[in-house]
Amino acid sequence: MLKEAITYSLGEQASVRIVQVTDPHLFADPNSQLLGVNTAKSLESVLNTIKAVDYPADLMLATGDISQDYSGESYHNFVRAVAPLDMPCHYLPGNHDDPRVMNLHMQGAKIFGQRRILAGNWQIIMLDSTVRGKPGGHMSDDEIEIIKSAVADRPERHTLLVMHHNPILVKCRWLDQHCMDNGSDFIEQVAQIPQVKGLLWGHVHQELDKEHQGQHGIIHLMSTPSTCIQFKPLSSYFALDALQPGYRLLELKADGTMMTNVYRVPGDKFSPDRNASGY
Ligand SMILES: Nc1ncnc2c1ncn2[C@@H]1O[C@@H]2COP(=O)(O)O[C@H]2[C@H]1O
Ligand SMILES: [Fe+2]
Repeated sequence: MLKEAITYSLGEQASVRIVQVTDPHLFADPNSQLLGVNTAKSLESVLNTIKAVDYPADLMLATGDISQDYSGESYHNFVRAVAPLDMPCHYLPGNHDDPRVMNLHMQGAKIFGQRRILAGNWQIIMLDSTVRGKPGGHMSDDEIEIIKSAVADRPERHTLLVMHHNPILVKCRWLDQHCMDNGSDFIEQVAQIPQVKGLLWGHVHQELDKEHQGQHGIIHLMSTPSTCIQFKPLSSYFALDALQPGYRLLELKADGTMMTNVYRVPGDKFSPDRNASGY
């Protein structure tokens, strides 16, 4: 049950610095657009912004919907796009990814699909919340087992759980029908594990930062803007936001606390089709 882990020897007192990018929705053809946004260009802008701020990140997390067309070439495009950052990149699947195609084509010296990352005083667990053929998600018993056995293996480490689907509702009715369908159950279960300090996901194409009072302390609940189109918060019906593509930086501290912020590309270069009614 326990899968191999990738280990970063940063020292027990070191912070773990992470860049999260999510939902790039790339195509085989780099000229393709999703609702008026060239997704290859918007990912490139996000990565250029990350490069420019020179954050001393130890690793990158790519939290699903890497592809929009299920093509092998879309994954090659992602691997090529992140290569200039020269940073290890760990990925997990979203509802728009075909895990078989993804694992076959997400290949590179610094590209990793392993489920466990050991870094500093932390363990990061990459979960699969996808349900074959459905936009919505579910956290299966197998995934919960992976969490439990990984924590039992390294009980001294603080733990960050990473996934694609949102375990809490974002109050966009059209989007909440595609949430993790057992999200509140999942949060209740992981809140019983004292090591778990944060849950991080993508899928909702908008920022969210909340705190859940667990029985062992605060658990940070975090979602992150897509590197392409943004969904309008609190909208009952499908609606896009004019906010620019973004990403998240996290600093996981040795004492189990964390600092995190969402950033966006500067300017107003990316304007999606505001009349779009879905995709
Ligand atoms: N108008 C819509 N109503 C409901 N769901 C939609 C609509 N448009 C797109 N979707 C789905 O909702 C998903 C939310 O984000 P995804 O990028 O996973 O992909 C989206 C589509 O699968
Ligand atoms: Fe998604």
